Amino acid sequence: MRSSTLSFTSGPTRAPPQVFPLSAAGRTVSTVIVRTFDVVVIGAGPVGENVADRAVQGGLTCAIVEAELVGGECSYWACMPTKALLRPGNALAAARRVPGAREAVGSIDVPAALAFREAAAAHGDDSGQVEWLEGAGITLVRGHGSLDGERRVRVTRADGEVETLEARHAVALTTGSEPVVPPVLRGVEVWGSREAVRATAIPPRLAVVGGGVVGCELATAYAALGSQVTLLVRGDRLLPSHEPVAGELVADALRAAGVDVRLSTAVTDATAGDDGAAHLTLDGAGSAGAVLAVDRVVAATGRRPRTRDLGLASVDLAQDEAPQVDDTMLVDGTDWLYAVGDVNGRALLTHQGKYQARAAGDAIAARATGTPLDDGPWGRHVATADHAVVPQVVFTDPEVAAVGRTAAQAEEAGLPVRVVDLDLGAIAGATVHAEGYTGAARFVLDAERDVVLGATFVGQDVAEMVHAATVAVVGEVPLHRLWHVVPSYPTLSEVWLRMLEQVGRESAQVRA
Ligand SMILES: Cc1cc2nc3c(=O)[nH]c(=O)nc-3n(C[C@H](O)[C@H](O)[C@H](O)COP(=O)(O)OP(=O)(O)OC[C@H]3O[C@@H](n4cnc5c(N)ncnc54)[C@H](O)[C@@H]3O)c2cc1C
Ligand SMILES: NC(=O)c1ccc[n+]([C@@H]2O[C@H](COP(=O)([O-])OP(=O)(O)OC[C@H]3O[C@@H](n4cnc5c(N)ncnc54)[C@H](O)[C@@H]3O)[C@@H](O)[C@H]2O)c1
Repeated sequence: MRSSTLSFTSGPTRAPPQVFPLSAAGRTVSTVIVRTFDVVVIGAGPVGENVADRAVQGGLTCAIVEAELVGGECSYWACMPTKALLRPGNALAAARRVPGAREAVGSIDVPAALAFREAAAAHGDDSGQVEWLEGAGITLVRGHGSLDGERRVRVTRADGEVETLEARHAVALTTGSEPVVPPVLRGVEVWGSREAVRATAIPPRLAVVGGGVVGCELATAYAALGSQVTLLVRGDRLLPSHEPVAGELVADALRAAGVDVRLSTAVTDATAGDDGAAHLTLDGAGSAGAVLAVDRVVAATGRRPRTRDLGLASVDLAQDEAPQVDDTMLVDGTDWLYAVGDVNGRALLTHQGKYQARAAGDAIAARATGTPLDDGPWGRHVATADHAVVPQVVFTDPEVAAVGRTAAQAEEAGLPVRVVDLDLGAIAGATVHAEGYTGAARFVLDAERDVVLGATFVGQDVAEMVHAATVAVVGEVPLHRLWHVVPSYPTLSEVWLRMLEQVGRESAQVRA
């Protein structure tokens, strides 16, 4: 096989060059195309799409390389399908908490629920997102991308054809993350998040290993869909990165829903039984040496950056680590390489990755056009909120909606902390929202500056409450001004008023 090189430079019209398969002596040979763009983005998940869009809006040409589906993990195997998988069970449970509605509802319809999940994942069809890319003026290049030295990206297409893309200004890595499967589980067939989220049948007995967000959401969903779920958690609580009350209330609810939640329990061995079941040997509270037989095991044990086969060594970067970046997402030691979204490990959330993407795409355009950067804290070209104001909703039942620092994180940062804990179930709005509403709120306040550092809400339908809290934390709205932010009656948001009443009106700013 011989290869030839054709060189193109994408002009202002952004017309894609033609690809010419060459033949020699009647044989088709591989063709190496070189095209040049201002920016090349590797990975067309939500983050890559946004980097590309901002770069194009900043007047640059941009190619985006995608090995699988445009839209990424979030659209087809993560955020959207999981939320759809959870929604029927959560909606049904909510209806059952309201007299009058309770009597009207039946049980879950699994085929309909799975069909709803498939629709949320667009049935694995990315044509809608491809159309969006085209409309946004972004050139899609299908294939596996890897760095091939400075500002060069080698794309290997499914048919083996290789193309080189050159970037005049920047390359952005937006390749996301992948699940980590602990070696101890290798003896059995394991579902990662992809398989669990897009399953076509509900296993009668399911073990979920890991008590983080993925583990708690999948345990909630599968319990509602009819599995006998055992949640195996190495640590002593669920959702360890959140306030303790979040894990406590979610564990209570999972147990009430029939999930066997085993805290401080490790899997020490996993073997495939003759009966087709997976046999997990457990070590921990009350189950040392016990063997659990299940039909399926889910590894919900964290994620690592998707950096393998990305050619990082060609630019002297470590292969298996998240590239270190500054607040514009520029990789340390370079002036052309960016790492944005899950791949940089800063905050593994779609909304936060897209926020980083807006900053990075605008920074790439500014640097390319010689526009001064606005890169001080909270400037246009930086992702300042990543450091201490990341919002997240865990779509369990009860939901967990949290933003900013937990009390422990604030204390660790040396801040003067005042904590206000409240019973969300005692708010008037909660009493009519659901019979026996169970929930909690925690506000973490800066006792000297009288601002909110963090807030956590746990309860049914608290998801939308996180945004008001995010505004308060990012805006550093003083408590004396929050007294004028009047929550509507009777809503769950009245918990803000209860917090203010507990703190009292005599805040430092009022006195000053
Ligand atoms: C089960 C689950 C549920 C989740 N739910 C939520 C949620 O509700 N809310 C939330 O905010 N976050 C959620 N997340 C996290 C969210 O999915 C990620 O934060 C988000 O997808 C990250 O976006 P990204 O663009 O960085 O990466 P991805 O979405 O992973 O996209 C990366 C893209 O790059 C492509 N790619 C990778 N390597 C290459 C290569 N070498 N060449 C070409 N293309 C490549 C991939 O095919 C993919 O399309 C969830 C995660 C999981 C696992
Ligand atoms: N609703 C949402 O926003 C949402 C939903 C799902 C995922 N996500 C994001 O995806 C990311 C990944 O989630 P995740 O739950 O996989 O990771 P995670 O890091 O949140 O939780 C993984 C858990 O598994 C445990 N664990 C690790 N190795 C283990 C082992 N060998 N045995 C037993 N337990 C082990 C860890 O102690 C940890 O508690 C998170 O950062 C999360 O933000 C977000």
